[in-house]
Amino acid sequence: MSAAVRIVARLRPPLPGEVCDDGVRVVSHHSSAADSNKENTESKIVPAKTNLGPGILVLKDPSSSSLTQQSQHYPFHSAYCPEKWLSSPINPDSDSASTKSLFIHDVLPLVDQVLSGATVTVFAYGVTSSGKTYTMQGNGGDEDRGIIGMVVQELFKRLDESTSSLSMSYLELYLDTPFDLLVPPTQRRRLQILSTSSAGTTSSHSGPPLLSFGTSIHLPNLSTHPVDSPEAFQVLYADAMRHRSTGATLLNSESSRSHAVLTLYVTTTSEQNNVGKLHLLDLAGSENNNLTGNNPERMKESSAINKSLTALGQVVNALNDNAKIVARAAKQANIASAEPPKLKRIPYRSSSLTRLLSDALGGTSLALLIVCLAPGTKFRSDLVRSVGFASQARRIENKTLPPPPPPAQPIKVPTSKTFDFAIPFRPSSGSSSNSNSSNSNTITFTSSSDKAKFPSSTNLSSDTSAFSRPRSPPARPIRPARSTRSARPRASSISRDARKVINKNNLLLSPLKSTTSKRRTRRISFIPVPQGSGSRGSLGRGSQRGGSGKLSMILEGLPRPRASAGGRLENPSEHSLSGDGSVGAGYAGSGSGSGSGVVMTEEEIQERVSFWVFFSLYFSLFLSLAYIFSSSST
Ligand SMILES: Nc1ncnc2c1ncn2[C@@H]1O[C@H](COP(=O)(O)OP(=O)(O)OP(=O)(O)O)[C@@H](O)[C@H]1O
Repeated sequence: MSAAVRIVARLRPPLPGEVCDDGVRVVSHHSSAADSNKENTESKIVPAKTNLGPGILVLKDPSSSSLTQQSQHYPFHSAYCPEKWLSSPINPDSDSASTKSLFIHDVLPLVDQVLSGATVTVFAYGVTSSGKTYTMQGNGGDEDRGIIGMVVQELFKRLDESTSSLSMSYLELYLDTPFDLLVPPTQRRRLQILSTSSAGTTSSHSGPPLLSFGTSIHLPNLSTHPVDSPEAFQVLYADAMRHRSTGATLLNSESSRSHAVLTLYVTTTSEQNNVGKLHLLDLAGSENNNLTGNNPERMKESSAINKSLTALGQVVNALNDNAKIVARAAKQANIASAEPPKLKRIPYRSSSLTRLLSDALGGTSLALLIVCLAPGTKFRSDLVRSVGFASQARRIENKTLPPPPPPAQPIKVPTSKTFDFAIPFRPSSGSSSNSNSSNSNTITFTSSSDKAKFPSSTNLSSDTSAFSRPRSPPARPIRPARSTRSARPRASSISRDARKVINKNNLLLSPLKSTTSKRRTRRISFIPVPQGSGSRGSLGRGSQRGGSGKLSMILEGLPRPRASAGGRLENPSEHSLSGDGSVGAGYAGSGSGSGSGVVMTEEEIQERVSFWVFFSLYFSLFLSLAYIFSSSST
C-alpha cells in the first residue's frame, strides 16, 4: 500500500511588533472554486470534504487586495491561519486557527492508525519562531495545549489497559548528534544510530514485542519508559524538556537548538503481538544568522541545524524527482515490457536527521508534515522556501506495511471432559440478571478447518471507542439451531439441530471421540436465557421469525474481540461482548415457548444417567437406615 505524505500549513498570528503585509492568504474550500485562479488545475483536483481542507495557500501581491493571475497557489491537505488571512469566511463552526482544529482534522485519524499497529511520523517544519514548538508542545496552559498533550490524552482514552500498554522514548539531535533526553544529564551519552539489518532486529523473537525505534533504523541504547497515565507522561515529559537544548536568539527567546523526537509505543499483547509507533518531531528552525544575532556558540548550533535541514531538503528533492520519474514511466505506453525506471539514490545518510526520518519520507511510515509559517515580512523569503519544500514533499509516496499477520499459536485443545470447563455466561449489563447461567451444557465439535471464527468486524460501542485495527476477514457466523418447545429437548432432536449447525459451518461432529481427540476442538454451549432478557446482542433476525425465546451461545477456544474492562463490544446484527470478555450471540428461537434448549453428547447422557442411578441407590439406602434407626429408638 502506498500513502502520500500529508501536508498541513499553519500560519501563526503576528507577534507583538511584527510587521506584516497582505501577501499571504488561505483560501478555504468554500470559496476555492470562486476565488482561486480557475486556471490552476491543481486547486481543482483537491477534494472539498473536511471543514477546513483542502487548504489552498496563496502567495499574492501584497499591494493588491484581490488574488490575481500572478498569485501562486499551493494546495495542501489543510491550512490553518488567523481569520484575517482567510480569503473568505469559512464554516462558522470551524476554527481556522487553533491547534485543536489541526489535531481533530489531521492528527486524530493517524492516532487510529497507531492503535492499529502502524508507524506514524508527525513533524513540524519551519523557520525559527514560526510556531513549531507551539504547535507540538503548546504554551503550557490548557488553552494552548499542543499536539503532544492531545495525542497522549487521546491514546489513554482509547487504550484497552488489559491488553495494551504505552511507553515512550525521547531524544534530541544536538549538533546532529543524538542524545537521550530521558536519562539524567550526568549519564548523557551519544546514542548510536544503526540500520535495522546491522542491528539484527529482523531475527526471530519470541516474547514481548521489541520496541525498535524505526523499521529501517535502530537506536540500541535509547531508553524506553512505561507510561501508565497522562499524569505520569507529564512528569517524564517535563523532566525531559528540562534536558532539551534551548537558547535565546533575537527572534525567539526560547529557541530550540536541537531537533526533538518523542516516540510513543503502543504495545498490544492480545490477539496479535504488535507495536504501533508515533514519532512526534519538533524540528529546530532554519535560521538567518543576520536576523538571529547569534554568538559563536549559537552560530555553531545554527550551522548544524541549517546543515541538517539542507540534507532534509535534498532527501525530499530526490524523492520528489523519483516520484516524477515513476510517474513519467507510468505514462509510457508499454510499461509491462519496459525496464524499471532508474531511480535516484536518496541521500538519507548525509545527516542524523535524515536517517531518523528515513521511515517517514519514502519509507514505511505514515507521515504528516506540518509546515509552520511566520507572517512577518522579514520572514517572506523563508515562507516561500518552506511552502516550496512542502510542495515537493506532497509528491512523496510512502510504502506502508501491511497489517500484522494473525497469531501463529494454535488454538488450545481442551482434552478433559468438556462440560467441566464450560465458561459460565454472564449476562451483559443490558440483560436481565436472572439468567440461569449455571445451567450450562456443552457439545464438542471437531473442526475440519479453521474457518468458523468469530466475525471480527465488531465495533466498539461509543463509550469504549473503536480500535481500527485491520482484523482477519470475517467468517460466516455460526447460526445455532432453532430451539424446540420443551425446556429440555431430547438429545436426538438436538442432535438433528446441531447437525444443521455443523453442516452450515463446515464442522465435523465426533461425539464419542471428541473428549480424547487430538484434533483441534471447539465447544459451543447453549445456555437458556430468560425470555425478554433484552441483551443488546439479540438479533433482529430471530424476532422476524416471531419467536420470543432466546438462546445465547458461547464459543470457547476462539480468539475473542477485545473490549476494555467494563466496556462492551457490540455488533447490532450478530454479537455482544460483555465486560468480562465472554461473547454471546443472542437470537430468537421460533415458537412461543421459552425456547431454551440443551445439547449433550451421548457420553454425557450416559454419565448423567449413571450419576442419577447411584444417587437414587444411596438416597434410598439412607432413607432405609433412617427408618430403621427411628423405629428402633421408638
Ligand atoms: N499559533 C500561534 N498562536 C499564538 N502564538 C504563537 C503561535 N505560534 C507561535 N506562537 C508564538 O510565537 C513564538 C515563537 O514560537 P515557537 O517557539 O513555537 O517557534 P519555533 O518555530 O519553535 O521556533 P524555534 O525554531 O526557534 O524553536 C512563541 O512566543 C509562541 O508563543
